[in-house]
Amino acid sequence: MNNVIHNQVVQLEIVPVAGRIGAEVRGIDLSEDLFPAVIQSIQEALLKYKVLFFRDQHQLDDEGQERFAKLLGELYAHPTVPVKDGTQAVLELDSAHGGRANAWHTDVTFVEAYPKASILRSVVIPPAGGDTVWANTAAAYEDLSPELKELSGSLRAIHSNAFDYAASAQQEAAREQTQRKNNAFVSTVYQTEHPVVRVHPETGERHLLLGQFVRRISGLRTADSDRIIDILQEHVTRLENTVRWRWAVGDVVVWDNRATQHYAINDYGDEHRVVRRVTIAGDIPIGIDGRRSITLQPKKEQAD
Ligand SMILES: O=C(O)CCC(=O)C(=O)O
Ligand SMILES: [Fe+2]
Repeated sequence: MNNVIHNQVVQLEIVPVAGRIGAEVRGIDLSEDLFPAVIQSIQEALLKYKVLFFRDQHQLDDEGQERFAKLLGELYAHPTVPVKDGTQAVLELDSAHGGRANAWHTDVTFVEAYPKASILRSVVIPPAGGDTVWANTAAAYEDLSPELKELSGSLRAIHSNAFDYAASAQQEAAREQTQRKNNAFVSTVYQTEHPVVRVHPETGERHLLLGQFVRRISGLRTADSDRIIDILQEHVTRLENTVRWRWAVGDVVVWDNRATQHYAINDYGDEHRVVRRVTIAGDIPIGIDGRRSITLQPKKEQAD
């Protein structure tokens, strides 16, 4: 009677990829109508492993990716970068147009309720290189000494999409492309204050919430702020806390954006690489002290 559901559930094979983060999910076609029990298994695995890898999802197109994403939550279109034509919420990252996310970050942390999950699909992958690395930000927090746990738990940080791209060490051509892309990226400037330690709303785990969009620690002078960010961020990116994925075309990766940072390795020169991302709406972070994140910019009355 319940054979089909039963089969879908038992065929889900979950194989850890690294010791502290990441698992490959086998025996599933994400373009199919997935039963609620299967979605639930995926969600549970996502909370446990924080990044899930699915190989050979060649049947999935943009629409299929959005359909699968909606099974995990509400679609969240990027606040400033236009969506890919003909889609509701697909963000395309094309290496030929500056789409190289080679800085450690959590997606869209410059807004208050940043996405809870991201779903990335590979479309063009270079013959070598272009791997992506994810880091477990709960393991990073747990590795801290009691003193650093206490300090980080008391701090808040300002995140923004406004960024001095001219200061980044890029070659001229790449810089021009990046500049064009970033004019769109900062068309509205966002600034949000988040706790440096976020309590995960589903697991209760504590996570360091930092990454590329952090501008400074609230209340500290720049030099002190920079050093403290460096110390904490170094714990996030320790190799022990990471998993690295060698992409093949048709791979789909889902990550818990409340529990991870990621970095797309830019080691493939002029080879072409295209990936497409859909993000799922998240909620407002809460710190250990119960304080929520707050939007500093745009001001509420300007927001509409
Ligand atoms: O290109 C990648 O592998 C990751 C890009 C990225 O940062 C993202 O999709 O959020
Ligand atoms: Fe990203």
